[in-house]
Amino acid sequence: MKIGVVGTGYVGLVQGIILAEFGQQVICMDVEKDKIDLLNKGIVPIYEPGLKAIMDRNVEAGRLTFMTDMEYTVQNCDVIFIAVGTPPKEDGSADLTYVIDVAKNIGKFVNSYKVVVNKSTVPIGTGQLVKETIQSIFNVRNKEYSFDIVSNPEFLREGKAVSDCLSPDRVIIGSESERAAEIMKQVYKVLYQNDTPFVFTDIQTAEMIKYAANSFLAVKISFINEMALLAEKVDANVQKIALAMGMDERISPKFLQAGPGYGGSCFPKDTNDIVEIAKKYGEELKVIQGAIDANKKQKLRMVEKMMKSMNGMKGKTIAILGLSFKPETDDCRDAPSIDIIKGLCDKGASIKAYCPQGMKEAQWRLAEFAQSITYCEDEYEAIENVDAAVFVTEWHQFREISLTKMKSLMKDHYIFDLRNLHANNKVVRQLYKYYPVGRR
Ligand SMILES: NC(=O)C1=CN([C@@H]2O[C@H](COP(=O)(O)OP(=O)(O)OC[C@H]3O[C@@H](n4cnc5c(N)ncnc54)[C@H](O)[C@@H]3O)[C@@H](O)[C@H]2O)C=CC1
Ligand SMILES: O=C(O)[C@H]1O[C@H](OP(=O)(O)OP(=O)(O)OC[C@H]2O[C@@H](n3ccc(=O)[nH]c3=O)[C@H](O)[C@@H]2O)[C@H](O)[C@@H](O)[C@@H]1O
Repeated sequence: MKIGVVGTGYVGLVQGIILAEFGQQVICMDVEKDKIDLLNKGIVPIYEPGLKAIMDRNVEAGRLTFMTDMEYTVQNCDVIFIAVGTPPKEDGSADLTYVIDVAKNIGKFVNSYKVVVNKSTVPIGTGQLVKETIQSIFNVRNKEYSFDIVSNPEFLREGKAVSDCLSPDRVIIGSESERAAEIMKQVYKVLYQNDTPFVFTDIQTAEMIKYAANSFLAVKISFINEMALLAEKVDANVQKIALAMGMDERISPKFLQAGPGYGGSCFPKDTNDIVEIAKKYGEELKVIQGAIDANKKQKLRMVEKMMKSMNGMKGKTIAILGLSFKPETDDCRDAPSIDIIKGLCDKGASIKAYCPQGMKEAQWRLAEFAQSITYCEDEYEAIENVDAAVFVTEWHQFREISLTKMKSLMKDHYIFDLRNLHANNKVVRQLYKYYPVGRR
């Protein structure tokens, strides 16, 4: 079976490579020529641990190719995955322009039966919209081909995308057609034949599962962040609270780490989008809206806390350690670091920033503040002569930082540890004016 994956971003590229690793013939297609050129030179355009080695061996084995040719991809593949971006519009709803473009191209080039699989996160009803779009192009072409639509949402986490795709918690297949569902079992044969749970359902339910899962995780994070807020006021310890809560199997300890608020390309986008979807049906999703509001406040609260503890920001220099929205990725989409830096600059601070992978992307996202930000080679250069150091992302190397060396390099000695990396270290409290999240 030949599989085409349209869109080679964080999702399409990883899925395409892993499907090749599962033994399928895969074409990864993208409109961005620069990206495809890099891939054809053996360069992975994103930072995702473990991906390159798997890519190399599948290219070598002749199972994986990269191209910009949509016509070739459609005509030579039996199954076509749509894995393009669905970024948020101004009103918070998902922009389906790229998905519809791909659907139009599929309609334009189809020459035999195809299974069109939607992997992008899309509003409920998009499967139907993709079907109608392809059909409308057939009408223009005055041709008719049979095809089926499948919704197969993706649950990978950036930074852990390889292992998440190699052994997912579950695979969701939403389809109206037995034939397409059988083909999807072949696509994921390796997973279907091991113990991976498969959920077969209709297209709308599959589409909604993705939003429900992401929203639930976002709610969990906002919940613990509110507990952190209260814990600070009553002098309790949010980490112990999360630990003890998580011992109840019904709650689980996962996604109970208090921090600067959730970021990334999906939780903020998908929570806003599901709220907008519900509004179209006259419904208000109060729990999810609450999580969104709490998350916005959480990011602002970080800046307020620094302002209050340091008596304002005018003339102060702050080291920001970690720019990507989480460790092990270069992705800075909706990263808390961006809002925090903007907030600090607005209050008059100068920034020294360092991130193991997120520097390049953060620089263009923060272009309007370029004059107030110095980008540094490493964490020690970033903290030299600063008034405060802020741990924004929990990169492993920041856990290992020498606190004594830090002390000698900094001008004043505030640490805002937004990930509680050093919260259990007694030395940090002796050496610094130390502010963790959700505990004294
Ligand atoms: N990033 C993540 O961790 C996850 C993302 N998702 C969802 O997957 C989808 C893709 O997300 P990412 O991979 O992060 O996006 P991305 O922005 O990294 O990649 C999208 C790719 O699609 C390409 N593209 C756009 N229009 C195209 C067209 N007409 N033909 C061919 N290629 C085209 C772009 O050039 C880009 O390379 C989104 O709906 C997202 O919500 C789902 C699970 C995880
Ligand atoms: O739809 C998506 O794109 C993906 O979104 C998330 O994955 P991702 O955004 O890569 O990263 P997460 O590890 O979920 O973290 C998201 C944000 O929540 C924050 N977070 C996470 C966990 C936690 O306990 N506390 C917390 O603040 C992280 O710092 C980060 O800003 C989901 O975990 C994936 O299942 C999903 O496929």
